[in-house]
Amino acid sequence: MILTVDIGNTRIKGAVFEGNTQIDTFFFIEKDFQKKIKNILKTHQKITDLVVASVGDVEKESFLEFKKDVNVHFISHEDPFPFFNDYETPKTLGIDRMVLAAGAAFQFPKQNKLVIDAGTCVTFDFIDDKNRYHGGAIAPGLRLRYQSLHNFTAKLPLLTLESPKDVIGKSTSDSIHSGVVNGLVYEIDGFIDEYRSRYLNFIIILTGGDADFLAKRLKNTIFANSNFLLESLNQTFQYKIKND
Ligand SMILES: Nc1ncnc2c1ncn2[C@@H]1O[C@H](COP(=O)(O)OP(=O)(O)OP(=O)(O)O)[C@@H](O)[C@H]1O
Ligand SMILES: CC(C)(CO)[C@@H](O)C(=O)NCCC(=O)O
Ligand SMILES: [K+]
Repeated sequence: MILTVDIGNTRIKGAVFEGNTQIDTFFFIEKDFQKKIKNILKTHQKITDLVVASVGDVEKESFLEFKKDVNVHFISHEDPFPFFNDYETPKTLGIDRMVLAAGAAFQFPKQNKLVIDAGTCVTFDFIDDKNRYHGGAIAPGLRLRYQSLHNFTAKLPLLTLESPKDVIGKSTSDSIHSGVVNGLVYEIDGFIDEYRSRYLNFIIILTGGDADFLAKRLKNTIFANSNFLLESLNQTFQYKIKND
């Protein structure tokens, strides 16, 4: 069994896999992640490998203590990936984006793919039907938009995510919810339309903490899979074992 761990900018997510079957999932914050991982390893004694992909700033050293119980692997740019990387700065491409692109290539090898990850940041990644990774976009995520409006102005309150009542906000809070939520929804639909004008067909994968919330609001019909990164991490690790 394998424990995959995704260290994002806000949250840490984990999943236990037996082959390709996900048998357990976890969310935790940085503060108590060592205790949480220890508990997971205790609950699932058959875990042999701990596979980590990190864009956050948890230190590698904090995983040392697990080495006596399991093999610890950090997915990095040096690992084998199932796509050709056409990014001009491949070394600065986020590991999460590489793992997402890998998952898309594993699941849909013969199709064009657009991966949208709506987390702390919203990232777009395009991988074509020959499994060439082109690049995409990085934009602020929902929570970050609420925070920026508050942090960089004198008068705007810090609001938590809420569905806007209408496009036309009739109060300060309604205007903020409309600007943040409708703004991101139009933005994602706009990106998809632009990709559509360039590529006849492509699969869209929507993932990340805000995927479900956004999916039902998009004009484009997209099936959200909030576990896509963890599934892809499991597949990336299997691929690494086969190719190392
Ligand atoms: N408990 C929570 N804490 C923070 N954000 C949450 C929580 N639950 C849901 N969310 C939503 O999830 C989004 C963050 O997504 P996610 O958890 O995928 O981000 P992340 O951990 O930073 O990962 P990444 O860095 O890969 O984007 C936020 O915009 C927020 O609206
Ligand atoms: C964009 C984020 C923050 C999204 O998690 C991450 O993928 C990252 O730190 N990327 C590095 C820059 C790049 O991908 O080009
Ligand atoms: K993200």
